Amino acid sequence: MAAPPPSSPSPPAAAAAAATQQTQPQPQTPFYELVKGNSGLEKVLLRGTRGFSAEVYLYGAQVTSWKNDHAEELLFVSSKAIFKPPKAIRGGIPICFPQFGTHGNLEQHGFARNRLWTIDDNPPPLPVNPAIKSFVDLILRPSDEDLKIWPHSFEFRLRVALGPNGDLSLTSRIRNTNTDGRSFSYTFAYHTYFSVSDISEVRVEGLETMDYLDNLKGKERFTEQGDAIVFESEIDKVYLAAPSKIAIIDHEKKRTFVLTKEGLPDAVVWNPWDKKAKAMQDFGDGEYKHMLCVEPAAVEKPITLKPGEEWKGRLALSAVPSSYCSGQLDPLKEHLIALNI
Ligand SMILES: O=P(O)(O)OC[C@H]1O[C@@H](O)[C@H](O)[C@@H](O)[C@@H]1O
Repeated sequence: MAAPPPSSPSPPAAAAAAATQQTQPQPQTPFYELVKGNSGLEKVLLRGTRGFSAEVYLYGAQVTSWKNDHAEELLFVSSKAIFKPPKAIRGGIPICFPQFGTHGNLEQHGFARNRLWTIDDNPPPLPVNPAIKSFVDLILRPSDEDLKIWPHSFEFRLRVALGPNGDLSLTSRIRNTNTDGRSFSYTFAYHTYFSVSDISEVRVEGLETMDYLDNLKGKERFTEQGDAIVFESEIDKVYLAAPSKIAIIDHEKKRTFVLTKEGLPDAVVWNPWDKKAKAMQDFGDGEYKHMLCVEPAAVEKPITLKPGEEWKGRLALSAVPSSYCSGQLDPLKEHLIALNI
């Protein structure tokens, strides 16, 4: 790994990356800094134009900060988060892999979120928006210990990129590198914790009328009724075959988060509310009021990869002023807008 020394800007990786750039247009000057974060864990700082920024810990490849051009934090990280392995960091965007939740025999949400990832200075080419100047590529390969609990060889590459308008995107590429001919299956989620002003004033659009599995009712299947989703109590639902765009509308902040997902059919919505909040060691008692998890995911139908196959799953986040109009996510309406009708 040719990572830059702490606190120094990283020039693009050398010759090999240059060769990559010849075959496919890549941003000219990828730029990040590697610095020490909480408990001495290393984190990558991404700086965009107009003051946009993001931070990614190598521990878990976890995004822990995403700020807009007013230096306002858009993600929630608990004031009680523990930055010490093996505990996963409470907040930001943990990566759940190779298992989401308790959908399997591994530890809850899999092990990728509590492993140390490394910077990948020479990732295979990835089609990108040439306007993106600030990004980092991280990689996780299983250790011998990991192979004992999940006996599959893989390469998990994550690119975190900050767009020119402050949009944050996460692109995961997972490849089966088994040499014994075996396929593997996994479930996955970008466990995104959004910072909200007051959970009672927030609504989520795009999931109404969807079927969901209710984790609070033994994963039983129901159909969401009525209008946008609002919050009055604990929620832990896996919405199935959710649309590619979901909006979180925060009235008080006059802000709307728009999530765009690719390769990730489902979307988990979670807020622990007061009782569960109190039971969590790394979460403040009243913090449930100021966070909401909406997690693009692949849960209901595990993804299966044969040796040599690669899967891609992408999440793009933008935060826009809430002049955003309700109903905009109606797929038919979107289609008509696209056709200029
Ligand atoms: O405490 P953890 O392992 O980070 O999980 C938090 C929550 O994550 C959500 O994604 C799950 O649906 C919940 O069931 C779970 O409680």
